[in-house]
Amino acid sequence: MAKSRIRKFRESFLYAGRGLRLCITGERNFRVHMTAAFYVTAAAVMGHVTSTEAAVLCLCFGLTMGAELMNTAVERLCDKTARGYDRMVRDAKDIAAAAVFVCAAACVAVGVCIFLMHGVLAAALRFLAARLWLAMVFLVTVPAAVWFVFFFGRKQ
Ligand SMILES: Nc1ncnc2c1ncn2[C@@H]1O[C@H](COP(=O)(O)OP(=O)(O)OP(=O)(O)O)[C@@H](O)[C@H]1O
Repeated sequence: MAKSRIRKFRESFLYAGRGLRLCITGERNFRVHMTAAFYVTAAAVMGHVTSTEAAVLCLCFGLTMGAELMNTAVERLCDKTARGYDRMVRDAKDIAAAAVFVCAAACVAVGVCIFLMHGVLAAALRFLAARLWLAMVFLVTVPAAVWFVFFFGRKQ
């Protein structure tokens, strides 16, 4: 009994992992969020954000990626049920997309507060300017990031 409950608990993580993998390989917008999170995290570390700022950034990443996952789930359900053009499907998809947009806009506002108004971006740029080799490493990651966003995973 206890064993099967533990197994069920473990399985729920496996299913969630599968959903995450589906989005990483099948949804370009999700990979955009992941790439943005990578560069924002790097800038935050180099700009020495406070622990509160780091926590807010983590919330932002979770919010946008969670919204994108929900948006994808809505899209797939709609595509499964719709037979041709359907006004309700259009509305559902547009509203789900709006949810992602609202979350992303809130994250941009948070980014402006932390990186511009609190000077974290300037500190990160100073950090990089003092370590040109690291700046070069970041430049090298840009083509890899572009490939990841546009060409990784299943064809869309
Ligand atoms: N069956 C449908 N009936 C009516 N409108 C639809 C239908 N399918 C899609 N649309 C409209 O087309 C838009 C784009 O839908 P689509 O499924 O291509 O999403 P998408 O561009 O792949 O979204 P995302 O970039 O978030 O993955 C929807 O927001 C909706 O307005």
